[in-house]
Amino acid sequence: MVIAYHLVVMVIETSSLGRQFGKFTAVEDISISVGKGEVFGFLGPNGAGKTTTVRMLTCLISPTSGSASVCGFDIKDKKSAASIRRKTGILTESPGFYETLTVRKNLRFFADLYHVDGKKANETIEQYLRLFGLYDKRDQVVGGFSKGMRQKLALIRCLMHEPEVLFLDEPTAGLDPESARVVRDAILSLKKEGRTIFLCTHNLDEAERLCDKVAIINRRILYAGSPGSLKDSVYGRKLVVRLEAVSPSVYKAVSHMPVVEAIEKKDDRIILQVDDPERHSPDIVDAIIRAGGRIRSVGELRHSMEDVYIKLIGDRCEL
Ligand SMILES: Nc1ncnc2c1ncn2[C@@H]1O[C@H](COP(=O)(O)OP(=O)(O)OP(=O)(O)O)[C@@H](O)[C@H]1O
Repeated sequence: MVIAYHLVVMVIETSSLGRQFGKFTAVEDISISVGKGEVFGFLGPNGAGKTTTVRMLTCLISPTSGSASVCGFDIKDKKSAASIRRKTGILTESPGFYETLTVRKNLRFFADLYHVDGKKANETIEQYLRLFGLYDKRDQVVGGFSKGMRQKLALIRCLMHEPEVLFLDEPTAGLDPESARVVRDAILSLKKEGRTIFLCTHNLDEAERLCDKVAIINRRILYAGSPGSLKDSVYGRKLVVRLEAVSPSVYKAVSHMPVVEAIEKKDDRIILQVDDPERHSPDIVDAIIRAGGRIRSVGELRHSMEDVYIKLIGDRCEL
């Protein structure tokens, strides 16, 4: 017998990471792990501690508690900082450019800062200008660029030294839908190249579309896991059965079933909480028919990421 093991190499690992500013605790007890090639969504309201966490992971500030490693380097070890910077690229919220220089000259300037060899720099610049749809603008000065074009340029800038890990802070904020899509597609292309992406975002739809895993933070981690299991863990899974009419006998028949954890009646629908809808729905349908119910449709109740996020953040604020 051949047993196949799928080993995921962890690129970012943190254990009870925290940061105080004086007496103020910005983040505490952050324990997460991000595998190679994953897109990891870091979600949280304003002031939740996302940027503080990214700044610790990129060695811009040191933690006041806990530990973390990036690409195998300990962020607290002063000798690691240069290696971590070489292996990571960071897109900040307000990247600056030389307004009177062309796209190519700006990018060459940043490539030089990373000591990227001239020929390699030109190849990388061309590759990413094409990927982001900016190749035709390569000899234009940045001064006249729109916000969307600047954001794409900023992403290219942090790719100049071909980092293994990218920390992206709100990469699509303020972009029109078309530009946001180009940036999102580019993020997926970078993932396909095997790069690991740590994505801070407020855009829940974006997180759901792009991320393999998400963590919701509000000073502490409120949830970490896949976007799909996040919804299940907050709301449980729910089956919606629409009938011609919900009679007392149908209601009674399903409410007595051991697999039904909770039941709710809304007009011509019954909403049932069950741990495994795929497995239990045939028995539930049988029970309804035996009780004389006439079914119009059966489906699973879907919550949006936004519902889940608001509920999680709201519940924790009330504590
Ligand atoms: N250097 C600092 N000194 C004091 N407090 C700070 C410092 N940096 C951040 N903070 C505080 O730490 C908390 C977390 O800030 P942080 O910037 O990490 O949040 P964020 O989740 O990135 O927010 P946003 O989504 O608005 O960018 C905030 O209350 C902020 O005011």
